[in-house]
Amino acid sequence: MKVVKFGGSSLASGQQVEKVFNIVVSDKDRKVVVVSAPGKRYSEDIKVTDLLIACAEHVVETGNGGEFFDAVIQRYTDIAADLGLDNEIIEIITDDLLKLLADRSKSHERFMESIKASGEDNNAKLIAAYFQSRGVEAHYVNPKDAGLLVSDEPGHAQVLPETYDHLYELRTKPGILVIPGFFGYTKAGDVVTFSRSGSDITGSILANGVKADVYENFTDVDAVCSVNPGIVTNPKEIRELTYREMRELSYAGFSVFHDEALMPAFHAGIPVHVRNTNNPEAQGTRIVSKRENQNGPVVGIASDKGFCSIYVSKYLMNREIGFGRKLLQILEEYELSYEHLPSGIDDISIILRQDQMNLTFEQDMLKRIKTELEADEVKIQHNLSLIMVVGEGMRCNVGTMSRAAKALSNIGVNIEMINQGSSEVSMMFGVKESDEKKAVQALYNEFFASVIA
Ligand SMILES: Nc1ncnc2c1ncn2[C@@H]1O[C@H](COP(=O)(O)OP(=O)(O)O)[C@@H](O)[C@H]1O
Ligand SMILES: N[C@@H](CC(=O)OP(=O)(O)O)C(=O)O
Repeated sequence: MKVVKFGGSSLASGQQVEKVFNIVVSDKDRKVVVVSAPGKRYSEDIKVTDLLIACAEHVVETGNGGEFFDAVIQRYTDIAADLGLDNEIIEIITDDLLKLLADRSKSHERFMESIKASGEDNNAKLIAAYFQSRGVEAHYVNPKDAGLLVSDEPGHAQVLPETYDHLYELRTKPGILVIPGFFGYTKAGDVVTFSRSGSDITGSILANGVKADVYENFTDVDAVCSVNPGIVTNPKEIRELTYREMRELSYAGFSVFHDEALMPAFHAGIPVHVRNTNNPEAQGTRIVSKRENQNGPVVGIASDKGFCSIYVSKYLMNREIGFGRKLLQILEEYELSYEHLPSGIDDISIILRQDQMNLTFEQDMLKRIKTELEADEVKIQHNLSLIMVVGEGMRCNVGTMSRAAKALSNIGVNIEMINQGSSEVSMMFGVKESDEKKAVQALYNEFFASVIA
């Protein structure tokens, strides 16, 4: 049995949905189909999820969804018309959205969650209706009926362990099951979404639950590339990656697959196959526990902006019991999570996502660190990019770090910080945001120029 997930780009128009239909029916093992909300048809287009967020905010401000409501309904109407569906499905979707927008009985957060989730929910209804119209037995399955339970963390839901046993029951249901991605239900019955792009997570949870042979993740590129194709033209495609490599790369900016989506598939040992809806013949990329081919130490280079670093130094820090705990305690009081913690004998840097910080508490927090920890120096650096050079092969190759550092120094990029994870699967370089692109290009040339030549 296969679980197949189609992203927003694969469902953006009737023409795309038709491709999805052909892919699903071409293999009888494709039983569980997870769908996103309609995505962008062209680069300046707006995803239905973003239209829904704007619509909900408009309702809060003015009492009606205005142009955003119309735009959402128009997207579904266009898709249905392209597919030759009658108006019944559009009436179902319109009624559902109007009902959700009128229900202000719960908190603002709950209201936003239910509107956001409706994008996938209504798309799943539409796609099931289309499959039926083509004479194929297909059923829309709501995550509540499937037993997909999640924690009550709006916008950051985590799956609850009992979910997997519930989902196993889906194996015995007849026909193709079309399930909306991106959200689940709390035990109390409230809708809670995963983080953005979280339909990948739903697909992985379902693959684990039904014990699928493979989780196929259909998107709009032929494969995961060794570097973001937006930074390097025609980068090398990756045929096989380990779960650990993909986790590091997606964490650090490979938006093609959500970084939280690997764990459920990994725990059940289910391979993930990233494929192209627009070119299903392409080989795609397989994500597996162990990979055979070891073409050099590095498999991919990812980068992401929007980080800051808090640098703290104190003479004899290494001898002070509890220093790290007290420092992290202060961060916890400001509800900050950190990404990396490179340290030396007398100093430590804390790398955080900048969007959690706030100018009003930033100075206050730095002062507290200085006085409460009696630090010699505390400073913050904003607008950093992290570049992750990833590959299982690094463990058995000498000199990867020096090659990377030399490639950066050759183009005059200053390395603000370096961190090598203990797993030796990745090396992290912190650079100024303004240097990110050229640094990635230089690293790509260093590690891949000979491979692609
Ligand atoms: N290393 C990479 N390899 C392939 N695609 C990448 C990479 N990094 C970023 N991307 C981008 O990810 C996009 C696919 O992800 P996304 O837009 O979330 O797809 P979907 O609509 O299927 O959910 C690609 O179009 C590509 O621009
Ligand atoms: N529609 C949701 C969830 C999702 O997974 O979308 P996509 O497959 O288009 O990345 C979002 O935009 O966040």
